[in-house]
Amino acid sequence: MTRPNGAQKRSNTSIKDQAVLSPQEHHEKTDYSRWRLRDDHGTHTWHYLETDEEIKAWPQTTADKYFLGMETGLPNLPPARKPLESIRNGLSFFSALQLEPGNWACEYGGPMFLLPGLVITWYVTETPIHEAFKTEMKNYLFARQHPEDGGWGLHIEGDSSVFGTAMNYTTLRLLGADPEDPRLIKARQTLWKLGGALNGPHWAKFWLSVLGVLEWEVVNPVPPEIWLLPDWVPIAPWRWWIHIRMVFLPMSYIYSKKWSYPLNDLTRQLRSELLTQPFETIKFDNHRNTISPLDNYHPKSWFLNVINWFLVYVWFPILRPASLAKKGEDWVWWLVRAEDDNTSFSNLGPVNGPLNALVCYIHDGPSSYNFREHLKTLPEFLWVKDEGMLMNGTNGVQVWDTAFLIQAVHDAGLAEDPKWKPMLLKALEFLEDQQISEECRDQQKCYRQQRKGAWGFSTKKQGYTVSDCTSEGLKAVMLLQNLPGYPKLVSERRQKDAIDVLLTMQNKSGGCASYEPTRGSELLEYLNAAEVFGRIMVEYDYPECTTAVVTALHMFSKHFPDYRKDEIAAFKNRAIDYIRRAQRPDGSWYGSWGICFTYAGMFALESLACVGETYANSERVRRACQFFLDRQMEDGGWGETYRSCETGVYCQHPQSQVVQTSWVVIALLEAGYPERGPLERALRMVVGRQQKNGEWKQEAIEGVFNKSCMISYPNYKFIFPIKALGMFAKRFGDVELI
Ligand SMILES: CC(C)=CCC[C@@H](C)[C@H]1CC[C@@]2(C)C3=C(CC[C@]12C)[C@@]1(C)CC[C@H](O)C(C)(C)[C@@H]1CC3
Repeated sequence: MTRPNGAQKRSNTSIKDQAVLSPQEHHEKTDYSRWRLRDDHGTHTWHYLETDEEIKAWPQTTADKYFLGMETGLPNLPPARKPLESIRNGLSFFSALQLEPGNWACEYGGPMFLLPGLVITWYVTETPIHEAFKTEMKNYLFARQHPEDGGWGLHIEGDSSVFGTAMNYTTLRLLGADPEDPRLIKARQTLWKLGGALNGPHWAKFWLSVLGVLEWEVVNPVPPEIWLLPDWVPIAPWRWWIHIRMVFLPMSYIYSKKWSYPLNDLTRQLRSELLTQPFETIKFDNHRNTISPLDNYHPKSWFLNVINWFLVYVWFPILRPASLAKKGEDWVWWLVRAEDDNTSFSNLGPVNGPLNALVCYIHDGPSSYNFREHLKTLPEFLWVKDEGMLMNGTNGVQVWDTAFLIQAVHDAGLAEDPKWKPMLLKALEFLEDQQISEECRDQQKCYRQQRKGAWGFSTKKQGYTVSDCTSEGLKAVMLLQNLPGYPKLVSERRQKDAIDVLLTMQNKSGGCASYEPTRGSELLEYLNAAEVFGRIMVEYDYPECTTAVVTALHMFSKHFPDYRKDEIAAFKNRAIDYIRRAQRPDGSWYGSWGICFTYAGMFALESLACVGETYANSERVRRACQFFLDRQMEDGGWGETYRSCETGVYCQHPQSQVVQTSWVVIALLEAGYPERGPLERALRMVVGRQQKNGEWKQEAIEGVFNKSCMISYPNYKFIFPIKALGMFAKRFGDVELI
């Protein structure tokens, strides 16, 4: 697996100069004992150490080794028979993964369309890539190539698609893979069978046009002038879901400029590798709407097709005044800069990060301050694991996983145990450090939600409030700070600031969305141009987010009964009503951020429990429990595949899953389900899967977004079994399970 020390040389040459490497190179691995994760106030970056002095000065930690899939040396523990023994073993392993600032981290992979955007951005801006990064990125892409057909899907478990295959093939080539490598030949064959890059979705066509491999005529329009629409217009972009508007913002600038990288030998070759007919014979505007059925999860509406037709054949060539184009571009540029400033160049996510970087490059040039700052923050999305280097779905999971771990240990009744107190104290210090303390620059002008007092999903630096991240962060803080022996690090005022933010987040329906309350009609889905995702245009109500907010308000009002009392009570009532309405006739709830019914059911039943609605007194809760009981598997576990998210119908996984089983156990315990039997059988399976050193191994992917794309939450396999076992022991005692 490793190369001799020092054999990996640093390279500062542009990736352009190394387009073709020898076939042997493809099997290279870096020396894994040289990788280190730095965590600076939650900001993660991976480093490859060059010299022996560096290695001595910066030893590899247990967490580094675990992330890299190396032997951690953590000891075998006495076998667990009872819930609390299993929790202790789990915590003894998981506590060794806590990082210096107090947070947990992990790979946050799954989506297979992120790394291509970054590598294309680096390539077209002629940014040198560290040799070790290149090697491991190639390794990851090869490791995730589907063995049967050589392609890639939208996400790691998804079937091969044009988006996945064209983008990752291109990425491998930009990173120096040889087109005659048998794995690339196989990928090409699959891509051609699927119709080649012309059958890709909008975002594939966009990136390949930036790279200069396709012509801009193949890209459906993204006019910057849409940002000039007055706010009252029902389709104005400030109403869109924030991820879509922050992606279409920089995209519109680049589209308007029709900026492309000049053709070179490699991109010329890519034209023949990615296309099924000679480039010169293609009439690109005829292919704006061609798309393989495998990519077409959400077909474009006829309405959008008409608008696109008008934009392509009338607006852009005939009507568009140059002054309006300029005004649109200028305003978009202003908004891009505001986003960069408000996130210290971290940006909202892994798609708009590279796009904003490219906008700064185009607008300000390669040596500009803005572009250079982007180059510093882009690596914060990267992660190294045993399979190689990937791009995470966010710049980390810091606040989210840390808040959940605190709650799990608390719910297991172990927060005052001297053994775990130092760990929890550090976790609390981390959350204190990560609470957002100021509003954005030009908050109104850039349509940002109130955020002072909030927590985000990853870091304070990224700076976006999320309804449930603020809630889970606040709950974790309140749980610890109200125990004897924990300092009050987050003051009363700051807890109230968090509540003030939460109180801005409710929709008219009573439910809560993710980053902002819903600002536009669901009809905006008729303008969904991305093809590969569903439900992306506006915010929706989510049982998960709503529950987090309700339970945070509930806990807060126990400690501060007078603060905004009536508003909190009204908020709670309306939210619980929404949860009740969102239940399906079969007793389940559809989950949008975890797979799928098992995830949402856990939250919804927690909501109902917090207003005293349980198995004993509610037909609704009994129906929800029955839904789960009907699906318990032979071995006592539950298992649901990601197809549930795509189809909206519960899809049975052939294997039970530790994480989903824990979710259901938590759900049934929240519901006050009276019988011990099904819970015991479930937890027996969970404890049976625990390894001798206390860890649980990775199973199927846990998370989802936009209905079609899955994403990994590797720490869930620690957090949720601990919580489920702890809640069970509290209720039924620390009984022998095995
Ligand atoms: C289509 C685009 C722009 C893709 C980039 C990926 C992002 C959209 C995804 C990656 C991680 C992601 C699923 C996330 C969320 C939203 C969408 C994200 C950011 C949120 C914050 C929504 C609310 C959820 O309850 C929860 C907090 C779990 C997630 C966390 C990750």
